[in-house]
Amino acid sequence: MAFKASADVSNRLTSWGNGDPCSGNWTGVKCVQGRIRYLILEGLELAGSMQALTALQDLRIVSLKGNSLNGTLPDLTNWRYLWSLYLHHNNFSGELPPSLSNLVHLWRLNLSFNGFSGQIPPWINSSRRLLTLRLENNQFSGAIPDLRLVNLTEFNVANNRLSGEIPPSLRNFSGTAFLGNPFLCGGPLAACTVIPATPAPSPAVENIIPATPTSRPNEGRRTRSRLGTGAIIAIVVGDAAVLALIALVFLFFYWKRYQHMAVPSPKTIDEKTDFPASQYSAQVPEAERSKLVFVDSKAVGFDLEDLLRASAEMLGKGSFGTAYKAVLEDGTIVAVKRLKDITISGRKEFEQHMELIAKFRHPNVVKLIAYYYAKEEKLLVYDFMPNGNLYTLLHGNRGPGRKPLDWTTRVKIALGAAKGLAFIHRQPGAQKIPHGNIKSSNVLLDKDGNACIADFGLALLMNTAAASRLVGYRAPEHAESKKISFKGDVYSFGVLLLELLTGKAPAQSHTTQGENIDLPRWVQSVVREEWTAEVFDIELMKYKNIEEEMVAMLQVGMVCVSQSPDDRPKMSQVVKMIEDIRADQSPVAGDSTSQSRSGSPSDASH
Ligand SMILES: Nc1ncnc2c1ncn2[C@@H]1O[C@H](COP(=O)(O)OP(=O)(O)OP(=O)(O)O)[C@@H](O)[C@H]1O
Repeated sequence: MAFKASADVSNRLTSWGNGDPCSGNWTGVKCVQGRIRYLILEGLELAGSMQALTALQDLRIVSLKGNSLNGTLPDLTNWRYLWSLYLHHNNFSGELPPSLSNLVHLWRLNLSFNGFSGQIPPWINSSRRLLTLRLENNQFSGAIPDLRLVNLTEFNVANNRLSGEIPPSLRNFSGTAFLGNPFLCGGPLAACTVIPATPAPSPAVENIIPATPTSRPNEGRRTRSRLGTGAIIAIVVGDAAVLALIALVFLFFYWKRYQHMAVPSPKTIDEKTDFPASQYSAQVPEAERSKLVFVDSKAVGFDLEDLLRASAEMLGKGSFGTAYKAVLEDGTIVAVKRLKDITISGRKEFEQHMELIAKFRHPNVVKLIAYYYAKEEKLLVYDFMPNGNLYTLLHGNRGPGRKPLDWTTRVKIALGAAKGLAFIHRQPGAQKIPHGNIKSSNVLLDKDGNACIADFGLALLMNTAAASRLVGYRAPEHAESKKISFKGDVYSFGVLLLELLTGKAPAQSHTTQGENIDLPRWVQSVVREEWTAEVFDIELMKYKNIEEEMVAMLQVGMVCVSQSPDDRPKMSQVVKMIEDIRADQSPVAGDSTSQSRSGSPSDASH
């Protein structure tokens, strides 16, 4: 009420004062458990000081943007739990108060378009979670400190009075982040030139000047030369014609042969579970049958015949063909993927590709054990993941009798999947391959409930029709193509995080189940309009004290689905962010433990 009395010059806060601020009736005030958490007072013509607001001690998000508040920033020590502070487009002035360094949980700080002055303080580094730091259009002067903020993805200090060399930690940001500071140099701007010392107030800074005043935004980005589209089409059409001819000849040959030798597998489970055994043994010439190539030397305990004799169960049909669970006679269980419609047709190319994929060994990546190549049949043999996939865990059987996926398990899955993908992205040089097909049905759980990334390396074999099935996870820049990229993977991973948090499945043209929504857009709209926990999966509401972690995870998901690829973090940063959310990974009140997921039912209590 003190703030209203001093700042509400245009009478926009008339709802304030009627009973309890947490009643839901006070403009811009949202509470959690009876404490004011969110204060969203944007564009309300508020003026004067914000001092009175600093008495509130449980704030998480404060947005006062687009007002006429002025004066220096008050002591913000009480806002130590704050996640986001938006004060842009006001009339604040003066230096940043040291109390800002207490905001160690801060994710986003936007002070742009004010009249702040003085140096950008180096203690901004104490807000080490910062994703956003917007200081543009102020009057900051002096050198930019060496900011060591590993998560920083949105940064702007344009149009200030900054000078000196851009520190190495910030040189990856584009030139537009630094424009309008005539004495700033290095990194994406013009190179610095050291001139002889003059009696300037701060020689270390003043003596370094830009060689030329022009900036070179985005320098350093390279485009790779590729085959022209025409050439690719010509190659594909030519190959397809030859293949079609060969296929016709073989089809005729095998059809005749099939009539004489249908070899039923003694243990094939039923008609629906047509694991390669029957068709496959009929199609593959004797000479080729033994050529199961093992890429995992430890697994060489069976051969193609064993696989054909295995009892089999269809797991599902995906973009690349059908997956089966195969139980060999010695009890070994493997997953077999029978590929169809793939773009690689040559044996050599296929083998090289598989050998490359096989090198990617990590506890959070599903292990390729072996592959089989014949003209008419391509099989991939993987470690079998007994605890299903994330899609089914999240969306399967939402009705009565469903075992809820508790928060600790969700965090564990998010972290495991992030680590697997970060490993894939970390590979050096020629081995660098994006995943290209990150989605919840490709996150599988091993016997200990660890998340493993499946289908790595297969996106490169995918034809355009298959690619179009990934629509809900596809980054906007790849919406119309089957192109894949590392930043595209980060976007898909962000959608997966939003899926984990909301319990909603993103749009997928091949599924008729559930709602077909653009998940990032939906989350954006709810979060913008409500600033509340309404976005989260109803199943998560029963767990106590996890709201902060959920919001922190939401922030990670949101930054991953940034429209611009440059604003998305690297997967290694995403791993770090998720680790920061829950350092100890211990169960929270009401959680079932991760072990009990595969055993006893959840003991989640309300
Ligand atoms: N290694 C594995 N262990 C256990 N189950 C698996 C394994 N690989 C795939 N599956 C299961 O088989 C089913 C089909 O998987 P598949 O990867 O072929 O299709 P998808 O994931 O639905 O789509 P896409 O092919 O586009 O990735 C899924 O239910 C998946 O969980």
